[in-house]
Amino acid sequence: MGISFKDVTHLYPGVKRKEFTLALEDINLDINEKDEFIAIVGKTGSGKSTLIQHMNALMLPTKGTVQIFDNLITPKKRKNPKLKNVRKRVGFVFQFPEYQLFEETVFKDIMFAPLNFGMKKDEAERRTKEIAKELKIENLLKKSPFNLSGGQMRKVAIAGILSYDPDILLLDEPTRGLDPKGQVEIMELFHQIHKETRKTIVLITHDMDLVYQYATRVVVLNDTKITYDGDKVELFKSGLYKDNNLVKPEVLKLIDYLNEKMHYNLDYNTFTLEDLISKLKEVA
Ligand SMILES: Nc1ncnc2c1ncn2[C@@H]1O[C@H](COP(=O)(O)OP(=O)(O)OP(=O)(O)O)[C@@H](O)[C@H]1O
Repeated sequence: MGISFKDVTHLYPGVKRKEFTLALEDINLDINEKDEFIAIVGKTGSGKSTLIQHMNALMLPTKGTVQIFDNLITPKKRKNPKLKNVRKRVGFVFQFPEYQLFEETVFKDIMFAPLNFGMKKDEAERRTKEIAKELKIENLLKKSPFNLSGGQMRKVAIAGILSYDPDILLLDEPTRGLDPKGQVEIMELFHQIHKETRKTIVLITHDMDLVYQYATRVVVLNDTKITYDGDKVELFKSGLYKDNNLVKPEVLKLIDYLNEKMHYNLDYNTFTLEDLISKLKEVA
């Protein structure tokens, strides 16, 4: 097992004493070390970011425990293991990448984590150049990370995580701030990493088309609780997606349209793109 939540509750302290916001309640969730591409979805404020931050111990549970590989994270700070080990194995790309950039050049920023985790300088430099090439940000390496656009910052933050090759990747809305081409490039990169290395990826997104295209499993949060954990097709086949304020992916809407208006019998589980194109040609 990679990450395992047992009865996790999270409360944020309020402005006044004894005032709290309940963000997660009695969460039980198991994530395998390999082969999962999990989308975490749900309406604004449902607890997604709080949940994902427990996956590399950026937050401690108020109640319950989170097992992250060999490390048991508990509510008691002093009982927790050295977190460097957790952070090395579980990489996190934040929703606001500017928070994770701090060096004077992009090159140094990408190299920071591998050096911090004990990689030799030559190897860290080689890796930095390789990742920069893959993400098409070689032209930014000499720049300050603070003089970049939002989308460029996001790519640099992603490079800073890929540079030390963690076992599990956590991504909080990774395509936010990127132009459409950049969004496709980033998602294809994660898809390729997932296929080639079998690394588990956990992605928070509001984009159901991305969920449909890439996820192997969907976890839905609604008002602090997990209301669905399973197959994406089943989620959109059932009415559950509506109960959780989600919308259908565009491709499934198209299938609904063809089935309803044209009396076709396309199935969410078995249709192929060729089927869809040939039916659309008939309609045209
Ligand atoms: N630092 C904080 N202090 C107090 N309350 C917080 C804090 N961060 C989040 N919350 C509250 O905890 C709840 C869950 O927030 P969280 O950010 O996890 O939701 P989310 O599903 O990620 O939302 P979004 O889709 O808008 O990013 C919300 O009620 C939010 O107001």
